[in-house]
Amino acid sequence: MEIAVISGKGGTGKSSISAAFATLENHVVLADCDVDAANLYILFNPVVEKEKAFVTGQKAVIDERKCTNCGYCIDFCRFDAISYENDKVIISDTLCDGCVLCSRICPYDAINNIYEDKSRMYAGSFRNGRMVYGRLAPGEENSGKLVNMVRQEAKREAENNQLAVTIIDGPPGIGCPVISAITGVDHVIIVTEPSVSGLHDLKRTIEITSKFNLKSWVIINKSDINSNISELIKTYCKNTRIDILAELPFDSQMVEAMVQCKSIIEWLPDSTISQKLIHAFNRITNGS
Ligand SMILES: Nc1ncnc2c1ncn2[C@@H]1O[C@H](COP(=O)(O)OP(=O)(O)OP(=O)(O)O)[C@@H](O)[C@H]1O
Ligand code: SF4
Ligand code: SF4
Repeated sequence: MEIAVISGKGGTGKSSISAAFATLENHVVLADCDVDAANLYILFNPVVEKEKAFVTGQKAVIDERKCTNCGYCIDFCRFDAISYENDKVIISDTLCDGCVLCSRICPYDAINNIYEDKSRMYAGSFRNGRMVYGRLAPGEENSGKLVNMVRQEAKREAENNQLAVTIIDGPPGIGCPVISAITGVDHVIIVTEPSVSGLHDLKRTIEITSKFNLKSWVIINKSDINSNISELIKTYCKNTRIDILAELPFDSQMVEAMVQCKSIIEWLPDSTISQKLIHAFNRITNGS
């Protein structure tokens, strides 16, 4: 069973809730698909057994031995990645889109295209099973493909180790990486919070999961910080026939758990939030 935890809006508590679910059972696969800002490896400190490079696009690099600094290539770059710096022509790593045009037009054959391979996928063990995560290097692209790579590896881990449940910590937003994280999963849990942007992004996220016909649930985290918006969220969920899986109160112990590098289940198993999350998880996995 693959359970994806997503949020639309960032910072709603998606990773804290994924971590809690991942520590409820002793044998799970945890896939951190928030590859732009993976953080569960910091919490769980997994023992990495496998590291694989993720090759994204290409970047243009000037061969200084051949370049005459004529500046001819500058006007051709539609991404303004080529410029003069101290009378030398340089290419910005972060602005270059890898379109390879400059290497074709340089009269001195002074530009090479190199493949970007700084992003990584890691797999290994953590205290409650197996863990897979991806880290996209700064300025690199195609995070949706890296999410896909993490998911494929998580499926292999589940099969090889006969682990029945995979928890996917998805990326925020509603773009391509999110779609990669939720495609084909059995359940999607959308974590929201009662704020104007929380409600707005919840609506956009529900639109996506409905289009993909995915079984979706909503967790209202920090539900007591604004009772009016909490009510609006509940009404919206009712109208769109999405079940509210849990309403979790604001509790600074959630922050303290993270500071202690623990999930709330490990830190305070008897707390209201832990008990509600246990109940929510059972509802999904046992249908109870
Ligand atoms: N119920 C809660 N009460 C108080 N603080 C909370 C609660 N849930 C989460 N937090 C805190 O809110 C912050 C954001 O939580 P978290 O990192 O889990 O969110 P996220 O949605 O995964 O963020 P991102 O979009 O950056 O991945 C953390 O400091 C976390 O400890
Ligand atoms: S066109 Fe070629 S030689 Fe001229 S500045 Fe650009 S890279 Fe250098
Ligand atoms: S590869 Fe394309 S984007 Fe990159 S510097 Fe050359 S022309 Fe600009």
